[in-house]
Amino acid sequence: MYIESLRTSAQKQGNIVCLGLDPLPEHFPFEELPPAQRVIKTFETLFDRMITRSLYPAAFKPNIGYYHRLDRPREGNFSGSKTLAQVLTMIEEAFPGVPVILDAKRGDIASSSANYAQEAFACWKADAVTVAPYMGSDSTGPFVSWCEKGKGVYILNRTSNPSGAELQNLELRDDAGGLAPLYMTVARAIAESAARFPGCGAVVGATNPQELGRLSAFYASKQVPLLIPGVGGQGGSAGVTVRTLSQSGYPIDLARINSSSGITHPWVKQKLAPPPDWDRLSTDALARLIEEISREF
Ligand SMILES: O=c1ccn([C@@H]2O[C@H](COP(=O)(O)O)[C@@H](O)[C@H]2O)c(=O)[nH]1
Repeated sequence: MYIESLRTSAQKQGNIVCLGLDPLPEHFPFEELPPAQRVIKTFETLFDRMITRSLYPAAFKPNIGYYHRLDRPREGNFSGSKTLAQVLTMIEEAFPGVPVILDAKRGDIASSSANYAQEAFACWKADAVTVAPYMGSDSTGPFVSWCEKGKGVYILNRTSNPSGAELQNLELRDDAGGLAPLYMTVARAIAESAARFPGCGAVVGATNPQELGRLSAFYASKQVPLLIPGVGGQGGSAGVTVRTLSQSGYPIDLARINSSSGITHPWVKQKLAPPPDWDRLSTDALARLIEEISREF
């Protein structure tokens, strides 16, 4: 079951880091290679260095858009899709048993959602996928039912982006006549799905620690996996995130704290080209994140 694979991998690796793999080949080393090969060579080298330095994250999260944008299907070029396939195989071989979350943020009418679920689980063989909640339960249902087959589904709950509050924090009247933000209504729906389908989880950003605290307290006794993006590049703090989870009594081993660009290409934020020791920079950033999280773990 997905929940078990989260527990096992957290225990084995001793951390709850999720390494995001969102390639920007134009900012990657190996510039003599075509973009797709540059991605493969960069991640191959990174994985090698990670193993040499015993840096083992407890999940990986490729975002599908970064790969598909390298395809030129009308020209018969599927190099982005092939790259994603190869990266998934590389993870499986180098880090066996570590869950892979495909960040695809799907969600449609039921019959179309069923096809998108096939895309994530049957085509890409991902362990988990991200899904948007706003078309309702018949839209998330075809994904969530895959939890019975051992897959995981993370439903967007309170996202990390600056505009996330525009809709997600709209106040609704609750059953008791008080006001509560929409993300709490979504949280209740996620908890209901998780009670029937263990492996159904929530995406909650690290950029709003108070809201993360409220949600992790709500989920604390409900066995709802949390995927927490927004540390590093977006300004969230890994240390604050782990402390927030601990203080709310949330079972830490079910959480995954994601960092993508802050690990795989930290030089881009400073508008720099990849330096000659890019692999040391990347693995240092990963080592710091693992350290920061393990200290509080
Ligand atoms: O609320 C959300 C949901 C998903 N994401 C995704 O996570 C990574 C974050 O990348 P960084 O480079 O670490 O900022 C990216 O794939 C987003 O699409 C998110 O950031 N926030």
